Amino acid sequence: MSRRTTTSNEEFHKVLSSSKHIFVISGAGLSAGSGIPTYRGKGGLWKQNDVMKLSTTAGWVDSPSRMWQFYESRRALALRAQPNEAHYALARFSIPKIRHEMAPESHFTLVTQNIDGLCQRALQKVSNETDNIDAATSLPIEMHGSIFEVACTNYSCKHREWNDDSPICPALAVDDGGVEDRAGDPVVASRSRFEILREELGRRLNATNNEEVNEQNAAVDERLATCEGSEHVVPTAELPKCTKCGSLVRPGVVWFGESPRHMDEIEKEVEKADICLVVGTSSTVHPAAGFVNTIRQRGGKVAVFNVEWTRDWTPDFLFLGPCKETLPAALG
Ligand SMILES: CC(C)NC(=O)[C@H](Cc1c[nH]c2ccccc12)NC(=O)[C@H](CCCC/N=C(/NCCC(=O)O)S[C@H]1O[C@H](COP(=O)(O)OP(=O)(O)OC[C@H]2O[C@@H](n3cnc4c(N)ncnc43)[C@H](O)[C@@H]2O)[C@@H](O)[C@H]1O)NC(=O)OCc1ccccc1
Ligand SMILES: [Zn+2]
Repeated sequence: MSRRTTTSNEEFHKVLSSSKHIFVISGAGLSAGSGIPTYRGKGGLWKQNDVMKLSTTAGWVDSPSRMWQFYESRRALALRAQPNEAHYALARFSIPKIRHEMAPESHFTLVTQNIDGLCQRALQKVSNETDNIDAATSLPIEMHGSIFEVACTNYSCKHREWNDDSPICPALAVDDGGVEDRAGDPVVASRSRFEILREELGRRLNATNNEEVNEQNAAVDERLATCEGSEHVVPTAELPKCTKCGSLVRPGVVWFGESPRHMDEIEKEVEKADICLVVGTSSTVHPAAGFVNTIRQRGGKVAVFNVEWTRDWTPDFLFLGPCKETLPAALG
């Protein structure tokens, strides 16, 4: 029997009110309203950068400098960002006393693929504002780690700790003007190219004859070739170090090919869920993309919050639009 999709908040509230295990899987679209670029959307990170160079262990081995510049720019951006109304709606729903008004005796699990820490910051703020916070409040599960965690690369140490220093070390300090550029925007790497091109263009305009222009072209290409991919390389000695053993630390995030975090806990909740809220994710990265299928196959309801819906299956509820508008309405 094909599923009928509705966009009515009333019907959603009715289903939510009888739900016992509410599961949320969220992605970059949740933080889009806070100015954090998504990955695959317009101006998305992977649109402008080589994911294999910047989100794999091979990329790390190839250049810790490049990786740290990439993640430091994203740390600076995430620190400057504020949670939006979608984060706050989920944070309030994490508090049993608030949630049980709408979904009595319900259990709530919020899993995020985001590494920006905005779900936690929203929960912190809501808990400070309300004295409803209690031990049963469910904390967001960061299955792909956090950009504010650092992990020691020394296998006999493996120390992990929270670090939201900005800059994380002097060598990675970026002047404010450059933050936006560094936000994964390849401008950084191409700035040197740009300067060269501008200089060369100047000389080229002054060239008097073709022979001279050709000479210059050769010079330009030679210089461009040398600066191909010539990122600003920070010596490893100046990159962030472990506070325990002094070895190089890496961003505490999950790269492609690495195991996601908290999978045992997540899989237990997926097995119990009777409704799945899919918030601001393209559902392209696994195992995160598979949770909703497991819940659907077990007869669970599905509600999608996204600015678009391109999948070949129909959710029970589809709330199209910026989730900072649709989610508070649905959970409010
Ligand atoms: C590309 C893909 C095919 N590859 C994978 O999935 C791989 C390989 C793989 C594993 N299983 C498979 C099965 C099939 C095929 C491939 C695989 N997966 C892995 O390697 C994973 C590890 C993957 C983690 C990689 N790290 C990230 N991030 C951290 C780093 C960093 O961020 O730098 S992934 C990163 O990309 C993903 C991006 O997806 P979205 O968040 O959805 O963002 P996107 O831009 O794509 O979409 C945004 C959406 O929002 C919407 N939107 C935009 N604005 C708004 C708005 N305003 N409101 C609402 N919605 C909005 C848009 O319309 C859009 O739909 C997120 O997961 C994010 O965390 N590891 C693993 O599988 O280990 C084994 C294992 C498995 C199970 C148990 C144990 C071990
Ligand atoms: Zn260490």
